Amino acid sequence: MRLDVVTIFPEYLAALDVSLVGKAAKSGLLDINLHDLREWTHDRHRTVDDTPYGGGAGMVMKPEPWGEALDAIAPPDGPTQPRLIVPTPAGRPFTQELAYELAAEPWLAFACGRYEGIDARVASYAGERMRVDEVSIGDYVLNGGEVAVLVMVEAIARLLPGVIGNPESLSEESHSGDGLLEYPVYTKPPTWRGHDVPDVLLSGNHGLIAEWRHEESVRRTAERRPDLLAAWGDVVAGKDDASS
Ligand SMILES: CN1CCC[C@H](Cn2ccc3ccc(-c4n[nH]c(N)c4C#N)cc32)C1
Repeated sequence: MRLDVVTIFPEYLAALDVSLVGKAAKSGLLDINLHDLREWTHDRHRTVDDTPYGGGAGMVMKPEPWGEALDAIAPPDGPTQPRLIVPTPAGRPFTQELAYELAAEPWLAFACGRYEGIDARVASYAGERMRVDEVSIGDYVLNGGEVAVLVMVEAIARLLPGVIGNPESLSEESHSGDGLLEYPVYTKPPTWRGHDVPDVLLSGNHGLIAEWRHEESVRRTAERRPDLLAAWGDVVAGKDDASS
């Protein structure tokens, strides 16, 4: 998978060189290209923003540098185009389902906005030749798109074959597989500062262990994410999409 990230803070994305994503890049599973938007400015101050039409607080990112950046990264006459992901608090929710969908793409480009956002015409222009998704990583406001790109790239990259050591773990984790939150995990020592590992986990009885883990997943989901439990109940009761 090819990944292109355009930002005015390329150093923010240095974390992509670390850990699993970094290893995936070094192994060739990921081809990560960081681009400084200011490469496509032509004034002495390397200006990327201007005042908003219609008034209002803050500044808006100018369309010209973005248009030149997209044309340089994904030439309009090129054989293929990327899927462009634009982080924004006004976007569709980034979910595990969307992460799996994006992990199947051969080429993703991420546009990191700053200030009050990117001139809306940039997404319209890009949409003339590539799929554009405006996506939000959660219901809170950040100062720019870089953190969101780090979140999305990690969530996507770990789904790629060969990136994580044990692909089986993907099916048991929260927001995947059965739709429940994952059960609590423990390791040695069996007793630590007066806190013991649940006896069932030391029993060696795999049937009881599986039952306990499922019960813990249901308990946690009911406590923390009752919305997921309702959806899970519908699926278990066979009321999922197939029947609707
Ligand atoms: C006060 N204004 C309001 C509009 C956004 C301004 C900052 N900003 C500029 C570009 C940009 C990109 C993403 C996000 C963002 N915030 N929260 C999320 N879940 C995001 C995601 N994905 C935020 C951003 C701040």
